[in-house]
Amino acid sequence: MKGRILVVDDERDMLLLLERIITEETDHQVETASDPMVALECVKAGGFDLVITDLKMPKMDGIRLLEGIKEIDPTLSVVVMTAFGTIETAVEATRKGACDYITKPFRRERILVTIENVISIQSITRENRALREALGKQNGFASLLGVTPVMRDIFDRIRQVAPTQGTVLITGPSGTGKELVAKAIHAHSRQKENRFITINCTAIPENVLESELFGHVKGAFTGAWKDKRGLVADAHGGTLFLDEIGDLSPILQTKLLRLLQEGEYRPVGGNVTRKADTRFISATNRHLRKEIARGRFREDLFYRLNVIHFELPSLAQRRGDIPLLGHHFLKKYAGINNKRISGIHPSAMQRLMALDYPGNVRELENIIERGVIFCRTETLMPEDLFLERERSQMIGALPPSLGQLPFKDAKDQMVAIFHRQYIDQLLRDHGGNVSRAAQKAGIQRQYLHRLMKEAGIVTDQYKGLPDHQSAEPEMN
Ligand SMILES: Nc1ncnc2c1ncn2[C@@H]1O[C@H](COP(=O)(O)OP(=O)(O)OP(=O)(O)O)[C@@H](O)[C@H]1O
Repeated sequence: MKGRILVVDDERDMLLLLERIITEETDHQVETASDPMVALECVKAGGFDLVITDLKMPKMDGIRLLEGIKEIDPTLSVVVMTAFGTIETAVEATRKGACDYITKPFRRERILVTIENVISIQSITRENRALREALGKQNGFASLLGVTPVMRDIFDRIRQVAPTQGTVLITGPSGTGKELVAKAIHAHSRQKENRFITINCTAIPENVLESELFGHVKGAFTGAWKDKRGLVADAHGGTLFLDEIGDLSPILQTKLLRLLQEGEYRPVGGNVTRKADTRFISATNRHLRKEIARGRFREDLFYRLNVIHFELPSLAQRRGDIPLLGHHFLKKYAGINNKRISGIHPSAMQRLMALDYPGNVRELENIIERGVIFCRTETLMPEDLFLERERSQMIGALPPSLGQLPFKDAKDQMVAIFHRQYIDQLLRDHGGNVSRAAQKAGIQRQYLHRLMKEAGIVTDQYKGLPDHQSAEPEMN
């Protein structure tokens, strides 16, 4: 980013030297002032991204100038220069809002690195402010947020599609907000007063899923003591959201196809056909065309489901949403944990902007939640984020801030950390093979999937790692 810098020093040689360094080595624009009063006038006129000022000047010392600048524009970054041996004054300046200090004589590289850091942080901070303002103007999509063009396009399409009865298929990687989009469609639909019912096709075993969906009659199977309404009946007049549709078994795919084609279904064990009046929205992180090619998903069902298609991009493809989402989660978890944290430090934001996020928005949310828990100041700092994979640092040592929580909350936090670390190690050891990992851990595959989802872990993170236990192909 190209910035505009104001250099203030009563020594002309220093002004000339800094002006030359900045013009020769960077793309930034530079202006100089040898008089602090003139400098204040320049700041009032606006348009600067950074002020570099000496601390010792005859007409007004740098601290006073700094205070004056902050009164005019509290968001403007100021770097102070100080002679060797007067570090205390520099420290006082940082307390008063200077973002960095440089001791004279300085090395060319030192000043250049400082300038680049400050200007890029300044640009992120400004962007955040703009995003927060945009957030204030958000448009009835409750907690579904985004300001990038691709998300704006999704909001527009939700508004178009919601009032119709069209069946919707939402695809995209795990944690990108597919369920939130489904809820937003329902919330803007004509049937919004009626129920929105979610059914997770992976979490429920096949034999149970059928009766969950369609209901059953008394005596249909052992344990069916009385008639039971299914979720299709519960969602009458509303929306039925079929999550993880790509995992639906072949038998249920056929039954669901009938429901979509005929608008009819039959409860398990029953011989009376019922009419369905439900809007169907389904979602999957699988590539359904590939599943069709592999013979695992019915093509005719795919076309029935895919009347209106939403493809959600990964978070890495819309990094511009990270500041907005980061602040949203900060507010949410500061509230839940009863903490006063007002912002994310620009350097922490810079780190967040640079991550890959295989677990997408869910992963960002987890990072911020953890950060809020460990944060001990009013600003979320880079070290609160535990980005260097928290594993090694956390085992053995109880994070100090846990001691401030009630026992149950502290225990829940530790359990969540344990889950994340355990699953991470388990999947690492099995090259991301969920079936094998679950077998090794002695838990159900579905349960492992659920734990992974809660921890924001996706198998893609482990693709390419060797499965130490077996050479068999992935089964999940
Ligand atoms: N655009 C967004 N704005 C705000 N929060 C979001 C957004 N996208 C996702 N989230 C949050 O991220 C988490 C995951 O979202 P969601 O469950 O909708 O993703 P998903 O794509 O359905 O995931 P999966 O495929 O694993 O079921 C939720 O806590 C959700 O609130």
